[in-house]
Formats: sequence, structure tokens, C-alpha cells
Amino acid sequence: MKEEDVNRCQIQEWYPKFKSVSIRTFIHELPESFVQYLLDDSGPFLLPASISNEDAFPNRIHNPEEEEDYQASEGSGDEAEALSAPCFPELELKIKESIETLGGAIFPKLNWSAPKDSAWISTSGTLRCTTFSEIALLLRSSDSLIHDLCHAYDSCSDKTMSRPPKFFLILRKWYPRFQPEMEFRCFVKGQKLVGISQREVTTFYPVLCEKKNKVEVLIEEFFNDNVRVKFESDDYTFDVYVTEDERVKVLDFNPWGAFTLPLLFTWEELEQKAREGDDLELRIVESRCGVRPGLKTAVPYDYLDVSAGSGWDQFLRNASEELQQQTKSPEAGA
Ligand SMILES: Nc1ncnc2c1ncn2[C@@H]1O[C@H](COP(=O)(O)OP(=O)(O)OP(=O)(O)O)[C@@H](O)[C@H]1O
Repeated sequence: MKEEDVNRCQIQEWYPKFKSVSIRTFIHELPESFVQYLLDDSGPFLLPASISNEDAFPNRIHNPEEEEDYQASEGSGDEAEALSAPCFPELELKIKESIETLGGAIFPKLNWSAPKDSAWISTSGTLRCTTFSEIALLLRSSDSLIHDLCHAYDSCSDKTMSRPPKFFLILRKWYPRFQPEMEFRCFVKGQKLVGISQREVTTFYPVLCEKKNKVEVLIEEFFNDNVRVKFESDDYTFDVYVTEDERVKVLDFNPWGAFTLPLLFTWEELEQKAREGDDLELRIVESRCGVRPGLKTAVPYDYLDVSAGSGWDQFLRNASEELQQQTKSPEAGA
């Protein structure tokens, strides 16, 4: 894979060409100070100070233990300064306007990825955002975005960069009735569509068994009419959504191989299909027995890391020590 293939999959690169067959999206260049804010994991977690009083979030996550430290150091020079919330008024204003134009709620992404692993932290448990603070919280809490920020070019044979020169915040109109069964990943090798996979592989959707042939025809037509000659790489994947009235919308482009999940295929199978000139195949989960486990971590690494010395391990040790102390104390037996 070449750097140019990875670059073409950035939304700000492909969206202008595919606007009429995609979902409504606004793109904002991020100031470097905001990128540094996303990367900075030293010190406490501060949300940006908001220009809006309506914002639902306070400027920092409330943690009573940290709050004591904060009060103790308040006014004591450097430390107090280090704890003051960053502020991005121009960016916030532009985002506020875009959210209003997009109907009041958006789905956020960076150049390539969405902060999928942060959904658990939001009040709705989804990536739906209505304010700049909500967006900042999801972006700052995400481990998936570290890929975009630091590792996007790691699989390139001609790697010269560790990150793109500019980052963009992508705001997409929020679709509350997104039906996961109607999302598909399409695999293109040598400019030929070789495979299509159900995108959400953890569930069996009986309705897909009936719709399978129709969906395959719709996507193949869409690829031939709208994607093949317009997307300049030879090998890539793209994700589509098929609407109830049988229109196809392109959601995303990803490089062939590397970090991109092959879902119900393996990369070897797809390579072989391309080599042998096999007919296009659309794969779906055919029965309840065929479901695949979640292929992604949907929570940050700290949540999953249970090894000795991890945050979780420490939490368990503290909890068990506390429990032991409680059982030793006279009140416990009363
Ligand atoms: N505008 C939207 N409104 C509501 N839900 C959405 C919207 N866009 C995407 N989603 C949901 O969020 C999921 C992840 O979105 P998306 O594919 O853009 O993220 P991603 O980080 O590029 O994922 P990947 O790296 O696996 O391609 C989608 O599969 C879809 O279910």
C-alpha cells in the first residue's frame, strides 16, 4: 500500500467528488492547537472552555479526589495555569453553525475514523453530538483516533510521514434510523468489485436473506456508475448504505488490507477471488450460528486491560483491600 492510497481515503479528499451520492457532511480544518489538545494525555482531563452557556458539560470531568488537588493548588502559579481549560472559540463557533445547519445533531469523525470506542462515555451511549463540548469529549476519550493521529501511514511501503500535515473535523448529519443490516463493505481489487460483506457481522438479519440478490445488483450498478472511474486507487474498500427506497449512499473509503477489516471474508480469500477472476459474491450471516464475535474493541484499551499493574488490576486490589478493612472494623460485625 502506498501513502497516496491512504491519503485518498481521507474524507476531505473523497467527499467533494462523491457529495451527491453520500450523506450531508461539513468539513472543518482543525487548528494545530486542537490537535495537540487531542494528543495531550498529561495532567487531568479538561474539556475546552465553552463560549456557549447552554453547553451541557462542565469544563472538566468531575472527580472529587482530583477536585481536592485542584483546590489545593488553585492560585499557586504554574500548577493553576496548567489546569486552566483550553479554549477554541473560532472553531467552536464554526462547529455550532454547522450543527445547526445539519439539523441539530451530528456524527463526528477525523480524516479517516470515528471515535467509535468512546460512545459508552456519552449520555446517549452513541456518537450523536449536539455541542462542541460533546464532540471534544468523544474525540479526547477515543483510542481509535490515535490511529488517525499517529499511525495512519504505518502500513505504507513508501512511508515518509507519521501523520498528515492537516487534520479535519468531519461533521455528518445524524441519522437516528440508521439500520445496521443495510450497511455493506465492498472490496475492490484492480478496479474490479470482487466481494461485498454485511458490515455488522455480529447479528443474523433474516430480512437480508430475501434482499441479498437485489442488494448485490444495486451495489454493483452503483459501483460501475459512480465509483469505478471516480476513485483513483486500484485496490481499496468502500462502505455503502442502502436506503429503504433502494438508493445507495457511499459512507466511507478505506485502504485494501492492513487496518481495514475484511469482515465475512479473509484477505487471502479476496486476493484469490481477484486472481482467479471469480464472480462477485455478496456474503451475509446466513443463520444464527454464523454470527461473528465483535471484531473491534468498542471500549478504550484501559477498560480491557486486566493485566497485573493495569488500572483495572489496581482497582480490584484497592477494592479488595477496602473490603478487608471493612470486615476487620468493629462496625462491620455489628
Ligand atoms: N451519520 C450517521 N448517523 C448515525 N450513525 C452513523 C452515521 N454515520 C455512521 N454511523 C454509524 O457508525 C458506524 C461507524 O461509522 P464509520 O464507518 O463512519 O466509522 P469508521 O471509524 O470509519 O469505521 P471503520 O474504520 O470501521 O470504517 C457506522 O457503521 C454506522 O452504523
